[in-house]
Amino acid sequence: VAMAHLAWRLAQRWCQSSLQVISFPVVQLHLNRTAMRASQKDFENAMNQVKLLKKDPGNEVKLKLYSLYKQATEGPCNMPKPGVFDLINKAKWDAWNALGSLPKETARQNYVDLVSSLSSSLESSSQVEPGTDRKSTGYETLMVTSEDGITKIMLNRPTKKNALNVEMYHEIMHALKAASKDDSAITVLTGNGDYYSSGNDLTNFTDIPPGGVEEKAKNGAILLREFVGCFIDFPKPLIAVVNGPAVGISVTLLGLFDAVYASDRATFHTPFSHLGQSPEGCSSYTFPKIMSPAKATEMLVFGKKLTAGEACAQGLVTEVFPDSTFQKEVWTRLKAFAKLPPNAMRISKEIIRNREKEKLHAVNAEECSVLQGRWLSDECMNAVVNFLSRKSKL
Ligand SMILES: CCCC/C=C/CC(=O)SCCNC(=O)CCNC(=O)[C@H](O)C(C)(C)COP(=O)(O)OP(=O)(O)OC[C@H]1O[C@@H](n2cnc3c(N)ncnc32)[C@H](O)[C@@H]1OP(=O)(O)O
Repeated sequence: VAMAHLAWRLAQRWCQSSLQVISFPVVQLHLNRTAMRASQKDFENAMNQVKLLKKDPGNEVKLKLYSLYKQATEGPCNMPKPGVFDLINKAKWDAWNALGSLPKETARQNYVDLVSSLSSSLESSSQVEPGTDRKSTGYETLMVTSEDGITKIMLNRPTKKNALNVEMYHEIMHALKAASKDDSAITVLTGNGDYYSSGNDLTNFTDIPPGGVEEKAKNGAILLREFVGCFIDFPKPLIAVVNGPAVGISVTLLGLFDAVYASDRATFHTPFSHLGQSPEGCSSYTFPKIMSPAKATEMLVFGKKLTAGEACAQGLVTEVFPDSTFQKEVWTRLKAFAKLPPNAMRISKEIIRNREKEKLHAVNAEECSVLQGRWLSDECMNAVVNFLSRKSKL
């Protein structure tokens, strides 16, 4: 028995050491290959992986990724140097230019390595809210699902408090157009994370096109008019599920929803004067009608922040729920609404909305035109610079 045991242990040790000898060079060979050259496929995979990162890796890393991407795809920096006041483009130019004549292949490899290190250190967005099939949405800034007769459009930039960047404006318009044609009975807008939305992404102001700030303001007004127009024209019952604080345009738009349900954690803030701006989302018309001109002035002109209870008392919010039971209670109610005959709901909404539609479009056009001017004002520019420098974005 002892001899057999010894033979067995020797055989085990031989196997282990042989495996080490055999496997080591194989792994080493593999590592050498990948360390030498990342394929175009690896590069594309890395680019896709970047889009899935849920946590923002920070400006420094983003600049590094940008510069390596440009170097890998275009070679050494070939852009004219941006002006000193074009801060964002200047930072990008500096980062790219600093790579000098680094070969494209090396830049590609460095990009792949950097993304790989980020993916392992940062949580990836494959861990999205349970029950959501991300692949089926195809959106970068939203999660859109459709079940139980409800299309849910969820703002999905929780690390930025669901601030609306330009891409998100476009994606919301796209999602609303799709929802207006799908077979759901009602559509819901809500936010992922602790905020409903912090309003317009103030970094939208930093990406200045070649035509300068005037062109930027003009494009902003065109985008805003089209965006708000989608809410005015939306044909089905549109419900806001306000899961947390709401700021700016995410508040003003509520006047165009058919019902607004809020958690008691939600607040409603339109700090337009503080930002040197003026009301949008048709709020200059809807708010005085909903809550009286004086109450609307307190919010839209003096920037008074309302609690959910106050917003409900003033008619902006339909009903408030305790945060602990908010999701359960609201979705139970919405599922019941969604079982009602969809055509009847659509026609009833049409009757209510049609009387106001022309007026709302006119108000929208006027608000956008006034805002276009405001965006060029010193008051607005100073407020945006203050926010961005507080957050070290400049
Ligand atoms: C083209 C159409 C234009 C339509 C115009 C609409 C007008 C408006 O909507 S005006 C309202 C604009 N919004 C604001 O003024 C809100 C600005 N944000 C804040 O005051 C605060 O961030 C907050 C009170 C919402 C939250 O403060 P808190 O201390 O809890 O969190 P932060 O650390 O500040 O935020 C986390 C993260 O998110 C970024 N962020 C939040 N809101 C915005 C925003 N509106 N624009 C850009 N970025 C935003 C913030 O910078 C932080 O990012 P980092 O982690 O990278 O620092």
